[in-house]
Amino acid sequence: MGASNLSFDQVLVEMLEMGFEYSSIVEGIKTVGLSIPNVVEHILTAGSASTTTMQPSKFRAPHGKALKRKALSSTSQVRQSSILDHFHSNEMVNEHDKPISKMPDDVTVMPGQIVTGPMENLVVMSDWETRVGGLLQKHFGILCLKSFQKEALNAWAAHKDCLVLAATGSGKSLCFQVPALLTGKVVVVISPLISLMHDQCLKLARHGVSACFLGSGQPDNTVEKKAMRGMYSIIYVCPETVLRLIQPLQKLAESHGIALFAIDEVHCVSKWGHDFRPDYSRLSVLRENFSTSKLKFLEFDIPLMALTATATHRVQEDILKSLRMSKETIVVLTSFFRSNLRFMVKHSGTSQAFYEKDFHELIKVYGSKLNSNKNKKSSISKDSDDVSSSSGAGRISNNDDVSPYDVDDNHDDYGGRYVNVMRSGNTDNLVKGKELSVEFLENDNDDCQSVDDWDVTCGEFCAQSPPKDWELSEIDDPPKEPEGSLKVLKGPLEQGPAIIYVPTRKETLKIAKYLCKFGVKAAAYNAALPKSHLRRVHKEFHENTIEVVVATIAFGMGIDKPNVRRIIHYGWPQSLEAYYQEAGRAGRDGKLADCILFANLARVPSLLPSRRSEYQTKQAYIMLSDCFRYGMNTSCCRAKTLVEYFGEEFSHRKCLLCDVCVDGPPQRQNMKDEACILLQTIAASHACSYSMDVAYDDDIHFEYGYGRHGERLCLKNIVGKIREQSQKFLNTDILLWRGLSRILEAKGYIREGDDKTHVQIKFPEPTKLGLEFIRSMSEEAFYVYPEADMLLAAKTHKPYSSFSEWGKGWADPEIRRQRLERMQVNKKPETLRSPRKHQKRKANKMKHDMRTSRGRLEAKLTKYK
Ligand SMILES: Nc1ncnc2c1ncn2[C@@H]1O[C@H](COP(=O)(O)OP(=O)(O)OP(=O)(O)O)[C@@H](O)[C@H]1O
Ligand SMILES: [Mg+2]
Repeated sequence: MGASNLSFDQVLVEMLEMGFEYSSIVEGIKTVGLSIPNVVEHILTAGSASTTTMQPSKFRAPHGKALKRKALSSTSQVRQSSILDHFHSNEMVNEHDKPISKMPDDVTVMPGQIVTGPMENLVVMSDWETRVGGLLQKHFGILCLKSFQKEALNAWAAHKDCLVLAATGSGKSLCFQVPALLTGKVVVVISPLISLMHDQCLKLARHGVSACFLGSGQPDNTVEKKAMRGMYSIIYVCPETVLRLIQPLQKLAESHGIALFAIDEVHCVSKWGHDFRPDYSRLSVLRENFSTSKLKFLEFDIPLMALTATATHRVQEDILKSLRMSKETIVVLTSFFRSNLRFMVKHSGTSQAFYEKDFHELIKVYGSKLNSNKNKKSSISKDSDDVSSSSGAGRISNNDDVSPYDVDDNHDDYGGRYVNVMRSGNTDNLVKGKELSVEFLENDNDDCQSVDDWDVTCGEFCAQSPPKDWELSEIDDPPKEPEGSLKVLKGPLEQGPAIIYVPTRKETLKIAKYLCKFGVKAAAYNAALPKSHLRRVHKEFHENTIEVVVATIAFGMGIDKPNVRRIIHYGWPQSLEAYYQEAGRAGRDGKLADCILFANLARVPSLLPSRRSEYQTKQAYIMLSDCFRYGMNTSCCRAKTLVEYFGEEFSHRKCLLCDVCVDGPPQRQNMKDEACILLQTIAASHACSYSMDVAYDDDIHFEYGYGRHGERLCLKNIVGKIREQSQKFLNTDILLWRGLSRILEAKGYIREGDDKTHVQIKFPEPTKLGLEFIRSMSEEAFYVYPEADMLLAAKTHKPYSSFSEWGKGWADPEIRRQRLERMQVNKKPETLRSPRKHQKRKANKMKHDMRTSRGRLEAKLTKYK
């Protein structure tokens, strides 16, 4: 990708996949020619007055060659960082295989110690705690270990496997870095992304620890060979590569000694987790190949240490099983609670029409410097069309985007474009007839990341001498893990960058472009953008040149930048695991940070398209539905909901920071009449109406749960019946009933009657408890906290009657014919349509066709030449 001899069509195809708009691409090609990096550069920097130019000049391609790229403009002469820059800045390892790692000065050999491996790698296990203090201060400027870190290291020192479950930003990395310092042996860390490995190696080198990373692309034999000869204290490696390197690693264990295998972000092992990587599930080879039964020179199995911040009980069990960790594995579990994160949920249509309203604050914070600058005026006016078209709620009706209040029954939060994709069993056996649209749709979201997220396959980092006198303030001690009373942090937020997470690639570009117009130093990040661009965004984000990164999930795991002050999710995340993982990028310095979820609370979110087995689809629905319930909740502390999701008992009643804690829950309402009529109608909708005289087993499913016409009644139909029956509820909104049905479901009065899992209960059926509730209806009130959609229904009262009138009559053939005729008449002729929209539709169609058949692509594209 990106070679200068690409054709117009090829550039177009690649860039449509990245999420760029057709018109921008064509304009870019006209201006800078047929070079993808240049066109990307052109589009990303057009209209932005920020200094965040993406100017690739030299990078190491996956095949290891350095490619020269044509400079674009005279204004952007800054040479792009390449992996080589880091080598130079870190005193490049020389070619003569001079060992970098040596026995740390601090290691002394005591009589009676446990000794493993060759003599030069003597290990003192018994006194590690006394020696670690000096090492921590020398290398990291850290005063002491946290208690969970000590527990993990104790497990390692006792040669035990260990599963570390600790909050994001709590310092899990230190648990596997310290053994290398203590022993002088090598630590092998399995990590899911190049970007993550790179960041950690760079940090280690600055802290005086030599490290390298090996990705999955074409191996660079030099680094790999050096690594297998024990030249680096810590080897970061992706799961694919570790599987390939079993034999060399066995030799390394014999010659130099391997202190530990650490599996970072270990939730990737589990299919029930949010970020499953098939290669992670094959890591049981580590236990099989590095045990005393296999390697006679070992005195004990090389310990495994698995670490994550986001694993439910189920995922934890799966990890232990999949990795075949020992039966004596020590599980180190600390609180997942992050007491400095301020969680909030806000209602928004999350489309272009709402940018102005939703990003107003953000622009005030990050765009302010430029707003007072002359440049701003010109950069905004240049694209004034776009800016004015993205106005607030007042313009909703003129916009293609949905109203935040639109309620549809497709349960689709993503503009009706996505379908739920299912593969049953065999992954090649895609549900017929859906393949084409699935592939098309999949291309706009980063559902599963590849380890090779950058344009480098490996890197080596030589230890620099760590600063002599660490200013201990440089690395602040994080706030103490909460014990007893909770120290509440108060706003306003300090300065620091932000990350905006969006579901689709297109949105990364749209929002970044929008923010740039207002002088915000923003950049887009999604897996389809050129890898050199992604590396550069990382670098500039860490250097504080970029203030806002607008990203898909591709910019998530492990990012350790202390001062991130805002994490914004713009659209529903797919799971609470993913949400908490991404939110965990905020406030890693222990200071107050905001985690805001903007979501359309009037819509039920749908799964982003991805290849899933039937069972995985069900799991994915459950996870999405937990996320949906988190957003709809108005009465329970958000931090409590989140940590309890991970199976932790929340030791505080409230976090005292989140919107629910600060604003308080809404007023409770007596919904007895609503609950009764809903339950009665649900019960009555089952052909065999309930009878309390009949023994009623909660496990019985209503096989007779169908309406009069043999059709199962969905919630919408049930609400229709309520409206017909009761004048009082004639004008009630479906949102009210949706919310109430979730409340009744949570109380165990109704349950989903359909086989499929739904995010929102769809085919409700009564439970025994529900039937008892109806029977025992007394004068007693039924007070509930209205959920977010119920509040929305009350606030934006939309009379139902207009819809009901429209709905009536469709069954009558004559009325139907007349209406269809009217619709035809009202339909604008093709030529009268907006040329811009027409062009957009055409481009979308073309994009679809391109996915469906590469052959047809050529034909389509010639039209644009
Ligand atoms: N004992 C300690 N005292 C003070 N700071 C620490 C300590 N241990 C680690 N840190 C700091 O905490 C920060 C976060 O560490 P790290 O990246 O290891 O977090 P993590 O638990 O792996 O988070 P994530 O789950 O998001 O990957 C680092 O910048 C590190 O310097
Ligand atoms: Mg980490």
